[in-house]
Amino acid sequence: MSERHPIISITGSSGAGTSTVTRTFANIFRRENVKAAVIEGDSFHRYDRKEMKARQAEAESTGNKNFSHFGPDNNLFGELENLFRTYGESGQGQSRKYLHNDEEAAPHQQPAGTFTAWEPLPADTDMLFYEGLHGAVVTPEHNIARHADLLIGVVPVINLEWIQKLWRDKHQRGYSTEAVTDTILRRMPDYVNYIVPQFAHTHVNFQRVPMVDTSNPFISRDIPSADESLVVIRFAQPKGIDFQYLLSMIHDSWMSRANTIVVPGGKMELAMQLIFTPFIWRMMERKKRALGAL
Ligand SMILES: Nc1ncnc2c1ncn2[C@@H]1O[C@H](COP(=O)(O)OP(=O)(O)OP(=O)(O)O)[C@@H](O)[C@H]1O
Ligand SMILES: O=C(CO)[C@H](O)[C@H](O)COP(=O)(O)O
Repeated sequence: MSERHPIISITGSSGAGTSTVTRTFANIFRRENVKAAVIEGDSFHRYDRKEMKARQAEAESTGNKNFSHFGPDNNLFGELENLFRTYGESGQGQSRKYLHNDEEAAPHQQPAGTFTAWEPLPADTDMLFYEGLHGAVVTPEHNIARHADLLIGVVPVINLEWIQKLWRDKHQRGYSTEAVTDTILRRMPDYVNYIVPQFAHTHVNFQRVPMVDTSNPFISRDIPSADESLVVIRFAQPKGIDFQYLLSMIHDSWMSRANTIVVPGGKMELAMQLIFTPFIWRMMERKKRALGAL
């Protein structure tokens, strides 16, 4: 936690929609004139695609069928925690990119499935913005969650998460249904042990719930649309949240619990703007005060 160098961390499983939520935040940052250093969580995987495949084959040959991108062995939790810590202290740190496909890789003249070199973050950023798998991880060795000022979980119900992952991996990353299904199965223990527990540390969770039948995600052709879904937004600490304002601004929203508001799927971006813009104002005010500029 840092008044001078705040950190926002968006965490969610593969296909949950963290990259999509990042686009909403990019709009808020542009409107509010905030310069954020954006970190893609996949850049903290330990191995590139080739080495990951080789190690997975080796693990399988010794009976380990759950070698995955979700757990501590194949990610650099120490380096990620270190980035959050050093950014909070000094506004500095190192980042890189994981190039998922040819389109992402082309500008870097590298093959897909590789990392770019580590580079210092841009100078003079207002805040760090992380989106990825592990933004609120707490293990006996590492506590990434404690460094973030605002932790947001993006968690569609699991059938929808799988439909989104299948759609994205097939259409944008060139994988077959069978390959994505194998990955989902292989990751399940790490999903339960390292992805899910994070949503008890997050300050706000966004859970998209489809209103159409998604009982077999593996044969689903399309992602349920905004009109076909609702979003459950749960605040860990509802004190200070102006629910009356949110209810009046978001048409057809309602409270399902004292700390939970439900909004139509198409209003998710609006809800994020209304909820997080004041957070960002407060972060910027605290930052200016801490730097002696107010
Ligand atoms: N609110 C939404 N409504 C409809 N489709 C969505 C929504 N959020 C995400 N999707 C779709 O789900 C797929 C996965 O989303 P996205 O790429 O944002 O996931 P991600 O969490 O960033 O995954 P990864 O971490 O693996 O990159 C995309 O095809 C995206 O368009
Ligand atoms: O978990 C993921 C994203 O959050 C991806 O599956 C991971 O980044 C690896 O991608 P690939 O297997 O296509 O190299």
